[in-house]
Amino acid sequence: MRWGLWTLAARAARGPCSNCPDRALHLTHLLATRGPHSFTGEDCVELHVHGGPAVVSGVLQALGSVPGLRPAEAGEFTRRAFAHGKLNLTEVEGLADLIHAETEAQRRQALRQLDGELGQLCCDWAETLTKALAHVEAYIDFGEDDNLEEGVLEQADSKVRALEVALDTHLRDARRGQRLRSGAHVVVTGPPNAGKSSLVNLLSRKPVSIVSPEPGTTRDVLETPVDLAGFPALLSDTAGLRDGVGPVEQEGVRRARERLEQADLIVAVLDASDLASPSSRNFLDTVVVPGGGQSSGGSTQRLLLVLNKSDLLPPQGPGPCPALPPHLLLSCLTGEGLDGLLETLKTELAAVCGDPSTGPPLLTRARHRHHLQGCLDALSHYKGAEDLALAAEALRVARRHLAHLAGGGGTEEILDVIFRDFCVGK
Ligand SMILES: Nc1nc2c(ncn2[C@@H]2O[C@H](COP(=O)(O)OP(=O)(O)OP(=O)(O)O)[C@@H](O)[C@H]2O)c(=O)[nH]1
Ligand SMILES: [Mg+2]
Repeated sequence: MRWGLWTLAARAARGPCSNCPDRALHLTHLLATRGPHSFTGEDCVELHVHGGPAVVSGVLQALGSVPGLRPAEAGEFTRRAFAHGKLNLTEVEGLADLIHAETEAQRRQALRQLDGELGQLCCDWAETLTKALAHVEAYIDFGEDDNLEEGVLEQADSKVRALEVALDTHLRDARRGQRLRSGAHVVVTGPPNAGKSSLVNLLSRKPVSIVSPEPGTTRDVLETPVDLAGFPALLSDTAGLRDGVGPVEQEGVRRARERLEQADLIVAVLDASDLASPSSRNFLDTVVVPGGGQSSGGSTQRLLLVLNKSDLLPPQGPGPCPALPPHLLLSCLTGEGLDGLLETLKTELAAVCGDPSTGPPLLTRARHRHHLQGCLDALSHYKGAEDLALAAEALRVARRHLAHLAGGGGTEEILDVIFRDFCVGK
């Protein structure tokens, strides 16, 4: 196979051949790397063919006589790199995230994971556990021996305690990393006709929702994925909140409230020229003032108050309005205030998703949380173990959980799920 590849390389380098009348090989560039310094660790030849399916099939036909040659499968190069120990599982996940990154923040986070930061951290933790386990096993084997260093078990205990604190801190990250990977839920709400749909269309730069002067235009929840100031978000437009309307709009209001519960960030929109109306007052009292606190699910929500239609205000501003929380002025009509809004959204979303440029590596997948939690649980068994053999076994279980994040440790099923996301080749 290796010689087959080099023959292929030579042939591709030579250019057109009789089997390839359309001179497709002129469109082929060759990249050859010797193992173990290649991406996969093996001798590699990559052919980069410029052209559509017809050109590619012409090239494949021309090279078809090379024994063992076939097109790479989706994720094959990465799978081979994994098999040769060039990448561990968290790095493979980072590569998959990089391929799918749609925003700058996702790209930076994926690069950090691909650089192996999370894997290295777990490696360090696993090493701590190996030392603690060595202490416990030494005590089991030589506990009676006078030569055994004093306080071995206390040393193991203090290592475990320090590790528990570190794991707990990571697990209390409010799932920022997972939000950064899959997008923060940003829900636009407000009384009818405040300009919610206008704002959603402005932020998503496409006509997602119908805009009309008639209050109660939006009924269903309309969601669209957007890049908001460099962060991934799932932006939801919702029905204007009001009581006492027909059954269809009431269902819309019910859905809007349900969606609000799931929001990571609520963007509350009011008509700046209509702050004294009952619907604005009611919205301020029931959503804005109690908001920015807890959703019923117990997670912390953030709230941003936007006073839209600033173009309708007199030059001196919205006028006296008691208990108006911090807010931004915006005009969806003229675009005035949009830059300030995007800047504030960036700060808010960095708080919701975590800033990928700073701080410790984020946990971007449920799998990461599962193993860190499993490790933490095993450490609590260590502390509660009635005898030393059980304590040592608990440490081994804890270490196995970390190995799933630090090294190979991945099962075929996990790999299959990840590789399904890969494009052909890489
Ligand atoms: N003058 C002015 N009009 C605006 C602005 N933003 C929206 N409008 C108008 O306000 C009306 C309502 O806008 P929508 O975006 O449909 O409001 P909404 O909050 O989605 O309304 P519902 O879906 O009915 O709850 C439309 O006629 C818009 O053109 C603005 O900044 N200035
Ligand atoms: Mg609307």
